[in-house]
Amino acid sequence: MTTTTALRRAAAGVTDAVKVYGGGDTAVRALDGVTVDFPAGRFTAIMGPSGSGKSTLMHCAAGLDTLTSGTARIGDTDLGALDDRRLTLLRRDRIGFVFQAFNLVPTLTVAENITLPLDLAGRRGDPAWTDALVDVVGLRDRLHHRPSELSGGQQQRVAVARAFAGRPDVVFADEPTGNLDSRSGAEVLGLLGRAVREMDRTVVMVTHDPVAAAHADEVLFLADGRLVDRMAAPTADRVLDRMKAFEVRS
Ligand SMILES: Nc1ncnc2c1ncn2[C@@H]1O[C@H](COP(=O)(O)OP(=O)(O)OP(=O)(O)O)[C@@H](O)[C@H]1O
Repeated sequence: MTTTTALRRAAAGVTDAVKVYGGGDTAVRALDGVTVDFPAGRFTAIMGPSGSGKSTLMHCAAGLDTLTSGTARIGDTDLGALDDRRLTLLRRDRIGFVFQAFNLVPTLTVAENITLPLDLAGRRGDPAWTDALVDVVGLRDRLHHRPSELSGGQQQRVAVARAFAGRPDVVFADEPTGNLDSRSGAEVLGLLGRAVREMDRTVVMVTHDPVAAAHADEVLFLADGRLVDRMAAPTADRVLDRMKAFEVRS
């Protein structure tokens, strides 16, 4: 599995990534020289103790925040070389996002929420693809409902369909199951996994939850802003054991 991963094109990645918040005595080195590729067609989870830099890594890799030094790439595009406008367009056209809060537009229907990124971009998209997504996330009979008429799990499934609607290079998910009960969470994680394995998508997910991380192909472990370990074919038990080792150390 390591060999196939190594041969895969990187959908995104960072090299020598350093992120310092603030300055002087209060400066925080949230990323301290991280180099990592997120292979295309793979599901990667990022784990680590609280404050280890997971969200910072995701935000910098996704162009939501800028590195202090080092480079962040989506495909072959160096994010540091883009002005604000191009960065906004890149985020819109080449990246999908799923957040802990579902972030749906309450006045729009499920169908309209799913195609919103395409509509904002003035793209028609691929109707067959969007149609297939609706079935994958199991929302065919809810297309004309508003988010307030859906359960949390259903709302997050809409957010997942929206994230993949434009066939982005990579979908970044930040604690996507944080607001869900374990059953709805498992459904959403199952969908992310299916999108990767059956639809050749790429997912990078930040999570605290070993059960969630076990849905990934590989787990990266951060500590103190550094990449300290990685685990292929993870199971929840192995991830939990690895996380316990951090607690013992600190
Ligand atoms: N905007 C900011 N200003 C100052 N410090 C920040 C800022 N954002 C994050 N930090 C600091 O950077 C470090 C890494 O934060 P980050 O949120 O990336 O960690 P995390 O691993 O995602 O944490 P958690 O699991 O608690 O969400 C922490 O020490 C945090 O306090």
